[in-house]
Amino acid sequence: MGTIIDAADKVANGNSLTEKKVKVVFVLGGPGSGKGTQCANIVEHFGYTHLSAGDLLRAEIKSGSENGTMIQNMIKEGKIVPSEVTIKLLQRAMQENSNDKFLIDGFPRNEENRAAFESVTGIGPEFVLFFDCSEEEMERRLLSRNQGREDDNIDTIRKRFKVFLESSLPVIEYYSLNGKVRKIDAAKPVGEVFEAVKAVFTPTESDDKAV
Ligand SMILES: Nc1ncnc2c1ncn2[C@@H]1O[C@H](COP(=O)(O)OP(=O)(O)O)[C@@H](O)[C@H]1O
Ligand SMILES: Nc1ccn([C@@H]2O[C@H](COP(=O)(O)OP(=O)(O)O)[C@@H](O)[C@H]2O)c(=O)n1
Ligand SMILES: [Mg+2]
Repeated sequence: MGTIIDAADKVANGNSLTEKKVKVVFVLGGPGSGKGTQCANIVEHFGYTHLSAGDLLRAEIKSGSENGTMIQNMIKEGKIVPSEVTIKLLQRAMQENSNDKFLIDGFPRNEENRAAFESVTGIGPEFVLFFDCSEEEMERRLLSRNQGREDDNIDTIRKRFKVFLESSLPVIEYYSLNGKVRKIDAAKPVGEVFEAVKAVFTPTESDDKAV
């Protein structure tokens, strides 16, 4: 890694990935809140590249990587994989893509994820999209997701909800204190949720004046 360039670039821009300036939006919310579904809509309308931390970890298992078994066991238990592993996958995906706007879905999921990403990449989010949904509704959705995921069973779902409350919500609270959180009512039908999402991504007149 070009650490000198990295460090100088971080100091100069405060928001960069090696020599490339990138814009990042974190997409957070409980399991089944609709992050992946809405990210697909955002990609189509606003030209972002979607990076799902969970999808990257599942691809890593499939690729037969040396970390595969560890990742698979952690996902089955609903636990959060060490940041080092997930950040490497996210960094590689951003470096390999020529786009400069990324939706990072399902990351950061705990304080360790958040702090490590900021210190390793020097990137802070433009804002954080938070999909707010009741556990009852998320459970219903996960049990009928039908993607053959090993973690979409009631035992693992309960563990994931506990991890979300204990480890992920504090990250959302952290960004909330910094005025970065855009909270969306995610219990509504997909189209209505996307209307609220669109409003967040559409620049307003006051934004234009601020520039
Ligand atoms: N607003 C919604 N209303 C009803 N079902 C939804 C909604 N958004 C997503 N779903 C469905 O719920 C399941 C979980 O959605 P997904 O986008 O995978 O959530 P996440 O990535 O947050 O776990 C999927 O089967 C999806 O089709
Ligand atoms: N930052 C992350 C994201 C996901 N994961 C793991 O991957 C699992 C599935 O994440 P996901 O984002 O695909 O799940 P959903 O919230 O989309 O249902 C999590 O329960 C964790 O075990 C992780 O360890 N660290
Ligand atoms: Mg998802």
